[in-house]
Amino acid sequence: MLLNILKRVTIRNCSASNLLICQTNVESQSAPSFSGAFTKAFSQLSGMVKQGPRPLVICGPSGSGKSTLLKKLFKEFPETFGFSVSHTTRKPRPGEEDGVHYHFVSVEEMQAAIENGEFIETAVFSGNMYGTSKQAVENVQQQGKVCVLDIEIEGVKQVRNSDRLNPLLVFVNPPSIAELERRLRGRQTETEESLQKRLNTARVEIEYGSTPGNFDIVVHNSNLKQAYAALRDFIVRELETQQNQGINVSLTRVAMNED
Ligand SMILES: Nc1ncnc2c1ncn2[C@@H]1O[C@H](COP(=O)(O)OP(=O)(O)OP(=O)(O)O)[C@@H](O)[C@H]1O
Ligand SMILES: Nc1nc2c(ncn2[C@@H]2O[C@H](COP(=O)(O)O)[C@@H](O)[C@H]2O)c(=O)[nH]1
Repeated sequence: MLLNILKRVTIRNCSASNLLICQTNVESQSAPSFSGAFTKAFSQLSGMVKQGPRPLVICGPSGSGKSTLLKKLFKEFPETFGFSVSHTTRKPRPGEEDGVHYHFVSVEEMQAAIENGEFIETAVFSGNMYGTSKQAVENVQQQGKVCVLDIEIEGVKQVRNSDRLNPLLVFVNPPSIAELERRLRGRQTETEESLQKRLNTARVEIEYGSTPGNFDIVVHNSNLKQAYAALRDFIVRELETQQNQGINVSLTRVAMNED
C-alpha cells in the first residue's frame, strides 16, 4: 500500500528551495513485508532528492558592472548558470525584452503579485519597484543550474539569511563615484534625474558592500579583465567545493576570446 501511495511522488522544494524537483515512479509490486517495503521505498526516494547548487546573488551600485560581468560568466559557462528574471515597474530600455531581462509590469500588477505572496524579496530602487519571484528562482533550479540574482542591497538584506536560498553573496565595487557617473552617462540609459538618484544610492550601497561580513567576496571592478577573473575564480572554487559535497553542477567551459 505504501508503495502505491508513493507511486507518483513529487518532492517540491522541501525546506530549502535548492532541492531539485524530482519525480519518481515506484513500481507497485507485492511487498515482502511492510518494514522492508518502507525501507526500500524510502531509500529510493531519498536517493532521488538531489540538492541543487547554491544560488549566486550579485549586488553593486547601478553602473558598477554587474551585467557586464554576468554576461562574460554566462558566455564562458553556458550550461552552469540561469538568470532569475525579476519583475520591475520601470520601463524597458532599448534592447530589453519582456520575460528575458525583466518581467515588465505595472505598479498595480506588481502590488497584486506582492499581496499574492509571489515574491522572495522586493524593493523600491530609483523610484521603481523590483522583485524576485519564487517562480523565477524555481524556473532555474528545476534545470539544476546555479540561479543568479542581480539585486540591490535591500533585496540582499531580505535573502541573505534565508534558509530557503542560502545564497553566495558577491558585491561589485566601482573604483569611485566619479567613475560610476562616467560609466552610467556612457551607457546612455538614464535621465538626469534617474542618474542622480542612482549615484546618491550608490554611496550607501558602497558603504554596506564594503562592510566586512556583508558579502562573501567584494570584486573591485576597475579593470574589467581582472575583475572578471576574480569573480570567476571565486565561483569556480565555490562550485568545485559543492561538487565535492555531492552536488551535481556542470562546470563546462567555453574558450573565451580576450574581449
Ligand atoms: N571595468 C570597467 N571599465 C569600464 N567600463 C565598464 C567596466 N565595467 C563595466 N563598464 C561599463 O559600465 C557601464 C555599466 O555597466 P553595467 O551595465 O554592467 O552595470 P550594472 O552594474 O549592471 O548596472 P545596473 O545595476 O544599472 O544594471 C556599461 O556601459 C559597461 O560597459
Ligand atoms: N531587490 C531587487 N533589486 C533588483 C531586482 N532586479 C534588479 N534589481 C536591482 O535594481 C537596480 C537597478 O536595475 P536596473 O536594471 O534598473 O538598472 C540594480 O541594482 C539591480 O541589481 C530585484 O528583483 N530585486
